Amino acid sequence: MSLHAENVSWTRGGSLVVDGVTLRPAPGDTVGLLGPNGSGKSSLLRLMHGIVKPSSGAVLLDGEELASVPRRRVARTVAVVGQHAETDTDIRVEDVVRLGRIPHRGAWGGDPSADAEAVADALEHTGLQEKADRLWHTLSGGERQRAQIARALAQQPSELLLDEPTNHLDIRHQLELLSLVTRLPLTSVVALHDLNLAAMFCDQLVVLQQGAVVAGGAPHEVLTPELIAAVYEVEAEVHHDPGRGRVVVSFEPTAALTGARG
Ligand SMILES: Nc1ncnc2c1ncn2[C@@H]1O[C@H](COP(=O)(O)OP(=O)(O)OP(=O)(O)O)[C@@H](O)[C@H]1O
Repeated sequence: MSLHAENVSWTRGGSLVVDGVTLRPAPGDTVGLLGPNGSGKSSLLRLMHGIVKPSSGAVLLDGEELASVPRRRVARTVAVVGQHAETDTDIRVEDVVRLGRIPHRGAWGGDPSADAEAVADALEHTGLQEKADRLWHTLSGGERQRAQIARALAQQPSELLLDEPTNHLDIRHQLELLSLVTRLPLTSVVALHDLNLAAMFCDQLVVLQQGAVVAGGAPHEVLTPELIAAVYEVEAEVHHDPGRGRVVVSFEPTAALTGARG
């Protein structure tokens, strides 16, 4: 299975939100989508899920234009974890996770044992077994986020799109969640703000600025002080940690950012 964006652009309110982006994740890779607020990460993920249609270019699922693929097939193949894990109805965690099985139901219902197994596996992978009976409104922000990940896993997709999946999680759960995503036999595209998490867990990085790709490649190729200064307008030091085989980024608040007078 493959989910590719081919020279995709998306215009909204007269401005180019996504500008000619090509993204072809290799099967099994975790691709980090970086870029400052408003650079188009969520919009690109929405295009890749087919929630919005490109103004030009195409998103291809196994070479077929996404818009012409039946939604049920898209839903069996592509799972999404959005930024805002909210639901109005107060349902149990296990029922939230079971929603991931809907695309697998045929006209005569699903396979109850396959459904039960997928739900149990998803709860276990996300460490939510003990909370399976809890009501949604009683969950913390991080637990809700993990429940959304569990729902996506229960879907048993081959492609996973995640929009800042760690934004409500404490550091342990951030590390656990991204380790899980990278371990799964899935192709994942994950929008992230934390450059060190991106360096730690992603095989490839793509950096967006004003909707366009300004850098792409392995983390050590992409995360340079020059790129970080150009895109995020901050000073950063980038150290190569040969022991861990990755780069580590550190920041200093500069006078220009803090408003301090020299
Ligand atoms: N439906 C829409 N209508 C008009 N403008 C939009 C729409 N969706 C997104 N935009 C604009 O497109 C730009 C990119 O937004 P997007 O949410 O994709 O960025 P992002 O990189 O995910 O940002 P963040 O890091 O803050 O989540 C923003 O300026 C946003 O206001």
